[in-house]
Amino acid sequence: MTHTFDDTNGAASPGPDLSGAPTQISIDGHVVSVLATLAEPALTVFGNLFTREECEALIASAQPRLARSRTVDRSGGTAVSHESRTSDGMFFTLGETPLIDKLERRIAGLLRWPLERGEGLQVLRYGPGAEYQPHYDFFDAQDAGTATHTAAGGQRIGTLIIYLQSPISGGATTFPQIGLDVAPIQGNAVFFAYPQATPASLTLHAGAPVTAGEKWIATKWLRVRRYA
Ligand SMILES: O=C(O)CCC(=O)C(=O)O
Ligand SMILES: [Fe+2]
Repeated sequence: MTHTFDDTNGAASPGPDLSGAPTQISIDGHVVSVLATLAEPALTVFGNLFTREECEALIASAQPRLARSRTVDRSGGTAVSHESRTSDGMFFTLGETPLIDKLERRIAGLLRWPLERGEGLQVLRYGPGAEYQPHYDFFDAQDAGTATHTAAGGQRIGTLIIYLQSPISGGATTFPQIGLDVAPIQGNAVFFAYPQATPASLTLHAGAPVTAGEKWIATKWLRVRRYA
């Protein structure tokens, strides 16, 4: 698959090729299931995006680097701790290890979006009671910090959340505007796009509180332009 690395904000938006309603999509020999799709917002639930071994290896390499997650401070653009987000997390750099590189190439192929237009993979752990309250992933044009956050790469345009470990209960990714709950099952993933960075994108979402066990996810945020 070839990608163009132009620096323009074209009409194109990331997403899987769903033409022909495939039940499976093969990326470099790895077979991903298509479990559910939605048109508005453009949303897909995948099965087996990462294998169990890949999930476990990611968790093991992220674990020593976890710190309390922060949210973007709306006024200054700095990252701050906030009670709305009670996970622990860390970022890998793009292509940091051969495994990360392989997974990023798989994601780029699946979502047809150059990996240079993605942020580094973020890994989050939610223990019992931890959650991520409803939010949009794009930066709000009204916020003073947005210029800083979009200086490299422009706006966020899509989010891929991969479940690395299933909690025992709770921890769904919920979409309150559309009444959808995605179960956090290891190896599965949910992707959604928001070509317009407004609430009309219907992409408000949350990580519901984990009620038992630990939920681990990896998040890949896609940008309009080259980010790295
Ligand atoms: O934990 C979840 O299911 C949601 C995570 C999320 O919203 C994010 O990483 O942006
Ligand atoms: Fe989010």
